[in-house]
Amino acid sequence: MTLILKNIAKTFPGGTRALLPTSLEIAGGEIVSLLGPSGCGKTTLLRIIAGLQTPDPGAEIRFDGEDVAALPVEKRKVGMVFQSYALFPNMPVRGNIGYGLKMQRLPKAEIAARVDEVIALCRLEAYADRPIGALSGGQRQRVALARAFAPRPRILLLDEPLSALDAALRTELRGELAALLRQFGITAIFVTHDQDEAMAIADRVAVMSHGRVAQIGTPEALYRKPETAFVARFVGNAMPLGGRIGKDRLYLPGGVLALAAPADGKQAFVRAEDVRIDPEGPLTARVETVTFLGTHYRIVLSGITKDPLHALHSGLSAPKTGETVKVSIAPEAILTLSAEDEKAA
Ligand SMILES: Nc1ncnc2c1ncn2[C@@H]1O[C@H](COP(=O)(O)OP(=O)(O)OP(=O)(O)O)[C@@H](O)[C@H]1O
Repeated sequence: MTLILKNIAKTFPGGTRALLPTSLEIAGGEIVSLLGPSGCGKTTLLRIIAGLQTPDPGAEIRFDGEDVAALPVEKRKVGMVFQSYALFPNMPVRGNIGYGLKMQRLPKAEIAARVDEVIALCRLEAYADRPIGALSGGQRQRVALARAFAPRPRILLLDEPLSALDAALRTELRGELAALLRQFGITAIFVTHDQDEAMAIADRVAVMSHGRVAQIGTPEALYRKPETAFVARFVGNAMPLGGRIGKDRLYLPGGVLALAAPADGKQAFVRAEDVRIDPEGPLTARVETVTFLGTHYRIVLSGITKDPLHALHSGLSAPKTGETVKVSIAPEAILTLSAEDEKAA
């Protein structure tokens, strides 16, 4: 199902503008993540798509061309998965999955057939007759997905679907969630504040800030070509370099860097993986701390710019705390972004 959103805004009584006029188009079968810090309006947008929240007048919400803005939640045929899952703990898996179908008064044989189908799809055969209370967090997540998918919704909406799980399990289940959604072949939107989760699961990520979509794009595009300082910081933790930009040079306390293109009046940012310890480098820094992380070292450097700069270093050995080192940053690794962006975001 294709989703078209036009001019979706929400002002709550009392005047909180949770969402500024927002437009988005999502292709059939596409998985889109709404990513942003707490309070940026992600959940409000998701709830408006579901029909759980009324947008300000003038909004257009189209499911495959059909305007559903005036339809109540039960008529929109959306499947929903919440962070708490809201499963019935004493009811077996099968009963939980079939619950919505029973409410729709589908014939018993059809309910059984559909429940069996999603149980197989979600690899829950071995647990079908167990009560929810006897399942692991990951198994519960699969039941919640199966239950949302069983009524054959037009779109799946997921609000922080992994946040009830501990950190290790969350990471493990990202891949599983991504694979299941693709296997369903369904259009899906999920809300998260975790950039790794958004990047790992979504085809495209909409980065939100203060009630607006700051940028939408593939994970690679957001990472490599952030359009605003906010996106650069939020996706991949870009660090501000400060200093003074003069045409195609960046003048820092620790030395001068070449820029790939003229960037007068802009701000420069860099990511830790692009800061290199390099005997030929034009910058001079002092090593403040070195942390060994297995695949690489995280080195905190002072003297290059006002704030300490982090470098990820993947050599067999690393410089020592207190040493003076030379550092380079490739011109194309320096992100130059409009200074106003950050204020706007
Ligand atoms: N029912 C409501 N009445 C008044 N203000 C609300 C209501 N619901 C949300 N808000 C406000 O709207 C803004 C956006 O909230 P929303 O829940 O969409 O953010 P979010 O990005 O999902 O945040 P979180 O990750 O913390 O859930 C916040 O400032 C919030 O306080």
